[in-house]
Amino acid sequence: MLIIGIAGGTGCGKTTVVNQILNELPSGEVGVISQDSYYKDTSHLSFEERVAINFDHPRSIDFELLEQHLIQLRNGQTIEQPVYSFIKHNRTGDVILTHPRKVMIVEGILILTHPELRNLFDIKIYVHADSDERLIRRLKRDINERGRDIDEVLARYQNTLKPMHQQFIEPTKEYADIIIPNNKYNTVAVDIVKTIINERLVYDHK
Ligand SMILES: Nc1ncnc2c1ncn2[C@@H]1O[C@H](COP(=O)(O)OP(=O)(O)O)[C@@H](O)[C@H]1O
Ligand SMILES: Nc1ccn([C@@H]2O[C@H](COP(=O)(O)O)[C@@H](O)[C@H]2O)c(=O)n1
Repeated sequence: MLIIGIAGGTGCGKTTVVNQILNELPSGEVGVISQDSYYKDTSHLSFEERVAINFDHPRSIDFELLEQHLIQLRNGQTIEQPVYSFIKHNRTGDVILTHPRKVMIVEGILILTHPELRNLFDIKIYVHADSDERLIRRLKRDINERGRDIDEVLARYQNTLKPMHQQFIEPTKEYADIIIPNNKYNTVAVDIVKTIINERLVYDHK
């Protein structure tokens, strides 16, 4: 199994890059795990308390479960990936059965901050977009898809997202094997990653 970690600040385009990689690759050979699925279960908190969580700090993530799931996949076992709701700020209680694949992609803002998890990645990728680009994309996406309004997005950006990005996320760029500049759609870089994956798939078939 080839395990690829894709990190980068919110709105840099991680999910988009993953989807570009998945297009054109043989379906069934590549699986995806999102760090967002591993936000800690907060069922014991009220909605107001959940809204106030700092979701950009590493302590908000259940890294132990994420690491355990990745090891299980590597050992050929199917895992139950939790489903997360950005509307409820909590896990939904549903799970997605995720089967081991020849290539597993793990994507998330904080995945390179955790040493044990980082060690599981064969290839580490950091997607970079400037902070103004990321804020514009985040505003549009969170209002259109995550049930937020402009005040919520901007307050979160100023209070937690920006300082956490500077403290925890941006420094993990130094661990990356590949940095993808993504202020504009970068098909060349995505094609290079696809080539690496394809070579691995062909090699495994020999
Ligand atoms: N290179 C790009 N140029 C313009 N918009 C982009 C680009 N990459 C992603 N987007 C858009 O920005 C938003 C956030 O992208 P997404 O892939 O969800 O980022 P992430 O997963 O890193 O938070 C989405 O609406 C997506 O369509
Ligand atoms: N309930 C939540 C949980 C997380 N967030 C934000 O999501 C961002 C990470 O996801 P990306 O898809 O953008 O990488 C992170 O910056 C959190 O602030 C949230 O808004 N609500």
